[in-house]
Amino acid sequence: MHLLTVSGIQKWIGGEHILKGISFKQDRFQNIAIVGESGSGKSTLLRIVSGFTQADEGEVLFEKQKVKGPMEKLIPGHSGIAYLSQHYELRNNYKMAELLQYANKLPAADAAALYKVCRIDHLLGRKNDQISGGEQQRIALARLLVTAPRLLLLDEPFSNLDLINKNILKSVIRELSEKLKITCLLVSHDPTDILPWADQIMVMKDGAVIQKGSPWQVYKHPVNEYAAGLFGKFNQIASNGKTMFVRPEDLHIVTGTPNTLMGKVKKVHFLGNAFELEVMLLNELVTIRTIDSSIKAGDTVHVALAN
Ligand SMILES: Nc1ncnc2c1ncn2[C@@H]1O[C@H](COP(=O)(O)OP(=O)(O)OP(=O)(O)O)[C@@H](O)[C@H]1O
Repeated sequence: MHLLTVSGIQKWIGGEHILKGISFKQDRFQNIAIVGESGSGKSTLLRIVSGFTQADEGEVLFEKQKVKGPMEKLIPGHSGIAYLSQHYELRNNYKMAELLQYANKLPAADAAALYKVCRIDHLLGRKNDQISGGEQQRIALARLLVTAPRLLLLDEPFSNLDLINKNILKSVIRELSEKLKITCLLVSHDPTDILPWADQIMVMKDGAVIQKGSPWQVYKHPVNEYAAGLFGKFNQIASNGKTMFVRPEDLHIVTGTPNTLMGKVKKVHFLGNAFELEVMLLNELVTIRTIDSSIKAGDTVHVALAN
């Protein structure tokens, strides 16, 4: 049985067709990530799944039951689904422990375990103005999780976080399914946030899902230039009348083996853990990633396509 079944969702806002027939299914503990450019409809879709926005057509089933929208229900939302928006707010002048206790539906031991998973147990005695932005976000998350949801919808959870808080939140999200048995559906802009995490990625453009697949599929075999660009740099290489999207790390600098092309290195950029080369190859500038620190601008190199 699928945890979530979304069928034929359509949404118009102010005469604009915002969602154009979105359908997908999510199993329990399956990590699904939604990516897409700004304005492609990701947040609207999450809000419809959560029951906070009314779909014009289509249906959301959660644990086989229809998720009702605000026009069908007095108090919007679904008790089994938690939605952490980009714009969460914590009430002022309360200690964090009070905020959490107020929402809590869990036995004390489970709540304590959850505070540990969310890395907030040391913040419980503090007030709003005594915690950082990243900590506030984890409190807001814990406040949703103490209501014992089975599905958590996260809208751009990493967007305003520095690297340290981002890594903490990534660990928290990983532990949600393992330790707390909560399934996550996540919207993000950043490929590095979702490629290692997701079981399935849905790529959205202009209110439609244009590609669904494993992280490997969408990264290595994007359906078009737009999908390729969402996951970082790529080269377009024509081969047998078809356009291939080739990632910089899939072009290799080799020495003297057959089936290689000769190119001239134009620029070398240091990335920290690798170098990115701009190489003129068959009158096209291509990007190649390498760990070889000896290659310099002006060098002639042999390039092969990884199998
Ligand atoms: N309440 C609203 N009133 C008018 N237009 C809206 C409203 N909500 C969304 N839209 C429009 O619907 C489209 C989709 O918005 P949505 O926020 O779902 O996109 P998104 O992919 O989540 O974008 P972002 O990544 O920037 O958050 C946008 O063009 C937006 O301007």
